[in-house]
Amino acid sequence: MSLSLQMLGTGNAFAKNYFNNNGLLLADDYTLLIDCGITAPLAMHTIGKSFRDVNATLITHIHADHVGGLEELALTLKHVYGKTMRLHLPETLVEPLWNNTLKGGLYQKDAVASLTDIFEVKPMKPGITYKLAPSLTLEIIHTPHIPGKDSYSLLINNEIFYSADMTFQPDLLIRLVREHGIRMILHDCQLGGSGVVHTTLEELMSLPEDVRRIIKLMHYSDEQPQFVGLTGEMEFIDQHVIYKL
Ligand SMILES: Nc1ccn([C@@H]2O[C@@H]3COP(=O)(O)O[C@H]3[C@H]2O)c(=O)n1
Ligand SMILES: [Zn+2]
Ligand SMILES: [Zn+2]
Repeated sequence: MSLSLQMLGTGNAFAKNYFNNNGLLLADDYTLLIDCGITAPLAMHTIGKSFRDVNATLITHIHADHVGGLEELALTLKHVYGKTMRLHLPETLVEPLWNNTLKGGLYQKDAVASLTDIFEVKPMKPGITYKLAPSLTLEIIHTPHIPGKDSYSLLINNEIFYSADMTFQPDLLIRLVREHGIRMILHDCQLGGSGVVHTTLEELMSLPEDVRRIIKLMHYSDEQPQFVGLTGEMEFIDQHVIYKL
């Protein structure tokens, strides 16, 4: 079994030197796109891949750096390739993703009136393990981000935690490592300021050493080069590099 991750981008919502924090999870010959932000179509083009190469897409929450590329993805697949993308997403996001984000661009009278008319929708509930492919299972965990906006982190194969955008949750992280045996944490990382809607580097640095040791940092600002070497045991992941997980 082979599991790898290639981030399309590792930048935060306002980064200009990095694409949006979206990733390709490669489980043997199966490819899952984790989030599809505004920059995802260009990032895919940059690494020489097409949305046709993706078996399914998963959405963590509704911010443009995570869903802004879905209109282009859906329209390209439908009108250029005659295909439909399988879309895994928390059930609470199905209605707002259509009504608040995608309807404006994708609605077509008598043809496309809901998310299910343009995607193969697979709603998910927290606490249930979903088998997406022979060597890939996924569970969603509701994690805090913006008040009133649902956001969900991921448990991959019951051994890797992939954070959505989230505020600092030390108890969850410590429990995942010490009780659940998680062996890797991919975490969003705000390099400066206070962690109002994201987790800051300073907060992650305050975690115990056994937790820090397995953390990889993503979703960072353009200031990232100034912080290389200043993150303790935690390493930044770079966009487009394929990491064996
Ligand atoms: N209350 C909020 C809401 C949003 N934001 C910024 O907007 C960005 C949206 O994408 P993100 O990646 O979640 O990061 C958010 C904050 O930078 C913020 O800083 N404070
Ligand atoms: Zn984001
Ligand atoms: Zn967000």
